Amino acid sequence: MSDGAAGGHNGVERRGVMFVLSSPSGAGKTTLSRMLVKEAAGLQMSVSATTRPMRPGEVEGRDYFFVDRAKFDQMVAAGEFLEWANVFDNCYGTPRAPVEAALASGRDVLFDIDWQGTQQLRSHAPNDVVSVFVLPPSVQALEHRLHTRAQDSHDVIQGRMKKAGDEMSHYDAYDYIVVNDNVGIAFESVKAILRAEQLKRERQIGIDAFVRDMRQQLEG
Ligand SMILES: Nc1nc2c(ncn2[C@@H]2O[C@H](COP(=O)(O)OP(=O)(O)O)[C@@H](O)[C@H]2O)c(=O)[nH]1
Ligand SMILES: Nc1ncnc2c1ncn2[C@@H]1O[C@H](COP(=O)(O)OP(=O)(O)O)[C@@H](O)[C@H]1O
Repeated sequence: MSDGAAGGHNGVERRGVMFVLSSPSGAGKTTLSRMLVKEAAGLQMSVSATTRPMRPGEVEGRDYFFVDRAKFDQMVAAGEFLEWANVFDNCYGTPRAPVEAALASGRDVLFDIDWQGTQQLRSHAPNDVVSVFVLPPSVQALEHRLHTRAQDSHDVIQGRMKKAGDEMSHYDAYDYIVVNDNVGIAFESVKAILRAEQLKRERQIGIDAFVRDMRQQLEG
């Protein structure tokens, strides 16, 4: 989707998008994020650090960097996080260095973070953050998905269901809302949002020079 490592569109230099997907647990943001990273060239996933235990099937460094609380606190103290928050009694944080490197080289970055993290990112970089809130089609579907994912115990799932309402109440701070009923349709929607945001005039920082050059050719 993004056209090359420089993040350009038809050769026009572009400013990277900080693309945030949030949702109540089980609504499908991990699924949509993976699909997006596979398809959108030049989009890099931000891998968070967390103190929560690893789930079956998760991979260190791909899904999260799994750290203990002492290490997490040390990273906070050293200013290594762009943002961090406490979610479901565990700490989650976005490592700063990979995000800054990706944006500096014209790549887009995808964040799977909660509403607190989204707020913090937006306050640091209001012009670069584009946020999408993913909703389940119903409470029944949400519960069913948490069970079929089969990665959490019954108690953990009940806890996540209880907190889903709170998480959902923050939908109104997001730029876009996608209801994830049919996953293919939801994916098309998320992809369309990213593409449109990449093409925003103010993100195409090379567009002035591009047009100036053509005008000179036309006039000369
Ligand atoms: N603020 C913040 N939230 C995060 C970060 N990483 C993950 N989260 C959020 O923490 C919540 C719990 O994530 P997780 O334990 O993986 O469960 P999931 O929601 O079922 O995928 C989700 O809302 C994530 O979006 C982070 O680095 N910062
Ligand atoms: N549109 C959908 N229809 C049915 N199942 C889905 C859909 N989207 C995701 N799922 C499934 O629901 C479960 C939770 O999705 P996941 O992406 O892990 O959610 P989240 O990251 O928001 O917690 C997974 O088993 C996933 O395969």
